[in-house]
Amino acid sequence: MLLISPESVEEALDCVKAAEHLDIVDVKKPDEGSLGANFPWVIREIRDAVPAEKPVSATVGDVPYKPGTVAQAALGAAVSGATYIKVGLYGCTTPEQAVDVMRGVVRAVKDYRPDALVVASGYADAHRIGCVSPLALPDIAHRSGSDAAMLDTAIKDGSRLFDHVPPDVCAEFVRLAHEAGLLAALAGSVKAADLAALTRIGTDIVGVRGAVCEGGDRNAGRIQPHLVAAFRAEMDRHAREHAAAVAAAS
Ligand SMILES: O=C[C@H](O)COP(=O)(O)O
Repeated sequence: MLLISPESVEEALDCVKAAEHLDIVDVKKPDEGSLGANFPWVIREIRDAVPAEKPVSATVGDVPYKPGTVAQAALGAAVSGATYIKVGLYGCTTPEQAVDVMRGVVRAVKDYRPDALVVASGYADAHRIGCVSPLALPDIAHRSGSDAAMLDTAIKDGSRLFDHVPPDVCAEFVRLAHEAGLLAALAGSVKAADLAALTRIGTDIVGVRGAVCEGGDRNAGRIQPHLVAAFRAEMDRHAREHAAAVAAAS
């Protein structure tokens, strides 16, 4: 699945123009961090603008180790219409802290909306910010009752997912997530050139912003529908080639 992250209602409308090429519209506020949370009314407006069959995701923020605060924020995202609730475990330094936070989120969200999906997100560049390590995420997601484990990059300085977590380690991340019955989501300045590896390792959700913005610039550029379409075409091409290679080998 392709997840695209607009930062405003205007950009979400650009996503709507490319709706056939994407699977999830992910609301965030990049100027508040990699998984910065947007206002409830922005989530609501985007939910209203996006075709009903396309799920809307919302990030709850690069959160501190404050389980009550985060659970309440997650409920806010769900009440605002998001059905994928993403939490960036920025302030959690141990898996136990992360499980604590995610358990609160799972309860808050699922008591309100049992079919919503909760995404526990860590950071590929965790070593730069001192939070839980990437390969701990599948177990954190599993133990907390979350639905998906995700990695993004915390510091958007041009370094990419594979600069911090090479493809073979991402493959292990996906394997651990699948073994636990979770979706595996990967992001972090992902470019079309990364899609072959992401497809090969069985990534369920690829999250992008910069790659589909004007000039590849996630901050100054705006999401371009034709870039979303082109990115999707590349994803589909790799999926076809991978399926053919698997069939040929069996
Ligand atoms: O969830 C996906 C992120 O928005 C990825 O953004 P990025 O591709 O600019 O790193």
